[in-house]
Amino acid sequence: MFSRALKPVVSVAAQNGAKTFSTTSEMQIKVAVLGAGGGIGQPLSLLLKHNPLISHLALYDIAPFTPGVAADLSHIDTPVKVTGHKGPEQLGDALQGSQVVVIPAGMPRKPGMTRDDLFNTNASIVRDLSLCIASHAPEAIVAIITNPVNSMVPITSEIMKKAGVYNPCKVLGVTTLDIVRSSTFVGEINGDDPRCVKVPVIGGHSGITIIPLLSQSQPPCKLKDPEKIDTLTKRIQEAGTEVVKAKAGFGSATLSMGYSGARFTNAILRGLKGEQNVSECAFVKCNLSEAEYFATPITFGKNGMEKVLGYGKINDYEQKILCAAMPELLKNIKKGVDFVKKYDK
Ligand SMILES: NC(=O)C1=CN([C@@H]2O[C@H](COP(=O)(O)OP(=O)(O)OC[C@H]3O[C@@H](n4cnc5c(N)ncnc54)[C@H](O)[C@@H]3O)[C@@H](O)[C@H]2O)C=CC1
Ligand SMILES: O=C([O-])CC(=O)C(=O)O
Repeated sequence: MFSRALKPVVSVAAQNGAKTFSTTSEMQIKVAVLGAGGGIGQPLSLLLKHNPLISHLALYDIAPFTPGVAADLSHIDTPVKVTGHKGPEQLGDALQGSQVVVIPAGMPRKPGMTRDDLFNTNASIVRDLSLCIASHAPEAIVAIITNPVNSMVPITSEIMKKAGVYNPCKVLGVTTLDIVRSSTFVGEINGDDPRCVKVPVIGGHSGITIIPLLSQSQPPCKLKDPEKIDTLTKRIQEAGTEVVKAKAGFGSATLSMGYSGARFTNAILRGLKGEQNVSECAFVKCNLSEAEYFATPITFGKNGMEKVLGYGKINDYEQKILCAAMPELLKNIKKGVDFVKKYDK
């Protein structure tokens, strides 16, 4: 086994400004990826294998080839230990001792589907995984990628409440891809390096509930014409559909989501390690709006979400699209909550 001292790695952590440690870091962090064999799970796990803040990566999937994915990744020369776990009987082992659980398990869209069309299949997957998290890793920070995120976060939260282990700071919906896309598109328009562009995206993660705050772009977005701003806003809202159409029946965004999931996980890990002022947007429980859950900039700490930063001043256009999104967001959230209530009966 290589020692950490001998093997510094270029990582997502480094790319995003985290301190990288070239010596063994004191805190051992186990991360479990549930759905690790899938289109997102595999590139996400590849990137996490390069994260110096992780000591153990547990890959879980119902797919029988999961131990093979783990064996493959384990040959990469970084110090992260990789284990593979397949089938429900091995889920407990994957979760045991995990401080962070990332969930990309579930069905992706095909052309013509909305994210809400995935609800029936993915709700029971996320419910069952959450039940197992509640019993085997009740203290873990859970990052949910599975769609529809607007409904899956309420499902996990309700399951955790029933199990008596709910901590709202530890159930986080991953919306990072909306921010990544916004930075990319604004960077292209401005002629700026997209890695230096920051655009908060609030609301939720589906269609009109995705609200990019272009007025808060840093550096400012060069578009000033309201029609062009509207076109760009709609492109960001429909960017997932753009990929679904382009993949023509072979799934949705996987590589950009793998990147985004690794970046989000890295923010959680940096918070866990005690770094200050680490922030990303996430779909979380908060009271910024009439919706119980809302995507907003947050900071991370030792317990997951540390602070809800909120979204500050928004312009009239953004206020209008936010109002238009609320009924859909409320409906998505209620659907998740009701699903768990119905399952109880
Ligand atoms: N939050 C976001 O921004 C994004 C979310 N997504 C969502 O992520 C999810 C996964 O997408 P892909 O990886 O492309 O799909 P995929 O079909 O390639 O992979 C899904 C994996 O989940 C596994 N799986 C199914 N049931 C499971 C269970 N009960 N336990 C463990 N694993 C299970 C499958 O075996 C498969 O390996 C979809 O719901 C998709 O809509 C996709 C892109 C962006
Ligand atoms: O569009 C989809 O179904 C997958 C997704 O959430 C995204 O790419 O933003």
